[in-house]
Amino acid sequence: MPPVITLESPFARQVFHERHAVLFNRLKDAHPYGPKERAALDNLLETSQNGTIAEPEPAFDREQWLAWDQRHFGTPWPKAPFLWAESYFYRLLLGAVGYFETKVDPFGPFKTAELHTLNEKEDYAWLENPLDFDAALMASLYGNRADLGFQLIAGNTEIHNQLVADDSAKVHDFFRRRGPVPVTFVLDNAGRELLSDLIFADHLLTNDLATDVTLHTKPYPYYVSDATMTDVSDCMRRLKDLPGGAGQRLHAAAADGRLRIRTHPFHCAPLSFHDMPADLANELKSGLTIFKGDLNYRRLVGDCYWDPATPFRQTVSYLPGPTVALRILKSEVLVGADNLESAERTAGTHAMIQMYQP
Ligand SMILES: O=P(O)(O)OC[C@H]1O[C@](O)(CO)[C@@H](O)[C@@H]1O
Repeated sequence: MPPVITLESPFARQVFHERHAVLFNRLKDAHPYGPKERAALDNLLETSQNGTIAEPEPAFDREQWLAWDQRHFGTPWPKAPFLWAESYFYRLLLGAVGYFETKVDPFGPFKTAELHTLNEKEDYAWLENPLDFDAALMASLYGNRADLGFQLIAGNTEIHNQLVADDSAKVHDFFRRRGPVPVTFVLDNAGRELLSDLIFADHLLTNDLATDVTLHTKPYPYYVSDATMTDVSDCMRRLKDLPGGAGQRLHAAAADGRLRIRTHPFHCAPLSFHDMPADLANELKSGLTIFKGDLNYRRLVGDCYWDPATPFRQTVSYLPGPTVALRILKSEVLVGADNLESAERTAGTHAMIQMYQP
């Protein structure tokens, strides 16, 4: 593996020093946190910028995190791998606000606001006519722009995303030749992104390209807007308000077992999918698995300074079955594409569709 991206990278440093500070102010505005939670958040912000990585507090997942340690506990935060550190940061954030006792999603108000500010008639008029395969695939890809964590810095600026790798024809061809097959989505963000993933899932089911669809969520709130099971329920309800009938069809698919929702503790692990346990790998080996978003991409190929010319298949050949990555670039890792400057890799202005078939 090439050198791992660490918190010494200027981009990762900006995430820890600027984005996290903005996020914590929003959390404090959105919730009636008392002195204990506020002090814990302040302490986490300060320590994660300059301090030493401490073991997690006694909690249901302490043993799990000790197993995922990889000898980072007791070392300085600024030297830690970006992926490991950012994942542990979000786990500590949940502890700081008492999530494991209250089960109140700290990011819930942002997710709810997003779902309720979208306008079903204006924003989703494109659903009034049936979608073709490419439109449904692209909706799922570009849904990844709608990431609340990313918007903390990028704002809501209109961005034109340029495809730097485009295996969409291969994906379409796979379905034409092999469909209908079981399809698994390893989801990324709730809200608009999840709505467009559900629209793609509905397209696959109604056009006999998928026998069934399984949605893998995060087991708990993570990376600001990552989808949990609760978010899937909320989005499924919201989808029923949108034109086109996907919400009603997916509800029926859930009722007859063609749409399933699953989670796995490893979806919150600070490690790449190279280390995924056998039971999860087993779930991803039949049909086609679609990994959504930037974080899943970092975990898929390894959060390293790859030579961008490295073929995608070389980085994911450990995977048990056909796989597609749909990603808006929001971090530095890049394979299977022409080189891009660091700023271009992190601005959310470029996108990729990559496919691997063993
Ligand atoms: O929601 P996505 O597409 O996974 O993007 C999350 C990305 O945002 C960041 O947290 C900050 O850019 C990245 O580290 C992470 O990969």
